[in-house]
Amino acid sequence: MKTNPKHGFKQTTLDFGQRQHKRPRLSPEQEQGSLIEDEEPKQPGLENAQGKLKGKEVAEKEQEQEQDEKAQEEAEPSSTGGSKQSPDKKPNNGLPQASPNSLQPMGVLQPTTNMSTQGTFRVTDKVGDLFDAPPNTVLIHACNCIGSWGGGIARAFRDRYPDAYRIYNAHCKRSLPERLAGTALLIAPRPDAEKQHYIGCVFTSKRFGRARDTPAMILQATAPAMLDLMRQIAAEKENGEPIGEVRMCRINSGLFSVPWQQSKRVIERLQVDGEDVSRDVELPWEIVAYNPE
Ligand SMILES: Nc1ncnc2c1ncn2[C@@H]1O[C@H](COP(=O)(O)OP(=O)(O)OC[C@H]2O[C@H](OP(=O)(O)O)[C@H](O)[C@@H]2O)[C@@H](O)[C@H]1O
Repeated sequence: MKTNPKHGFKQTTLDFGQRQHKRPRLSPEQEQGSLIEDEEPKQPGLENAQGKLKGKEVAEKEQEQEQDEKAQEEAEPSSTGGSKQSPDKKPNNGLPQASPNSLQPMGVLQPTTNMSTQGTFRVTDKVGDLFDAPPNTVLIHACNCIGSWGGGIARAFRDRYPDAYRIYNAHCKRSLPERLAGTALLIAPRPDAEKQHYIGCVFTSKRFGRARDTPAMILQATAPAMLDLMRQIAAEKENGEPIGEVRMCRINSGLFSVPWQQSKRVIERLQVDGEDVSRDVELPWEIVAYNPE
């Protein structure tokens, strides 16, 4: 698949198993931890976010925030607590390294704009089966960086899309978990596949099961991973891939044990600044999150 160097996607390819990607850059606000605003509500990023809201919206957001804080306390009594530091661990609790050509989430809430290159994402909850999506839909799910789709919805992905599983597995084997966390992998359907679904893997935890990352780390990785995926989607759309809708399951909310509302809010606070995405490409600003019940 061709790529478009002018937008910094030189290394991007949808060819099975060949994708390499750049690591998203984080803004200074993020590096101070503003992605996990629920944990530290007085951070500048959150104040900015609230500053963009007015009246009733502010009250609603504050109420949501209180609920989330409670949920987070319940789910994560020592969320900032010590996970092991790997030798090549970056500063910032393992956040990905800076890259000059990636989208920068700013932690600022703004209405979605008409410009295709700038705005925030809207996450809409629906009940239904994620796999019933029409052709050319991207189906997003959270992945560990070990190469296992062993449980939960990942197991269903493995059963339905065995070729995609092999690509995901090989991708993990080529890299260290510490490098993959906070990135994404977009896998195109085989031309002869029955369901022409793209699969968006967001690497939100380095490992799985009892060795999975803490909820705080998973949320922290979710932001750059989602942005990386959106950047890849934009690049591939520009290259002519017929990508349509973007749907996801309630990522992180099952085996990864992170309350859905927290992941949802992280995604809705991401902002694309427009510098790295072609103005010719309409990003999928609406993401529909499916839950089976
Ligand atoms: N057909 C369907 N349509 C729509 N939604 C569906 C569905 N079937 C289930 N759901 C929902 O999908 C959400 C996510 O719940 P999950 O537990 O799966 O994922 P997660 O993101 O918390 O965790 C990731 C780790 O789980 C895996 O398993 P292993 O670690 O390999 O064992 C991976 O490999 C990772 O490591 C929950 O809301 C489920 O109700």
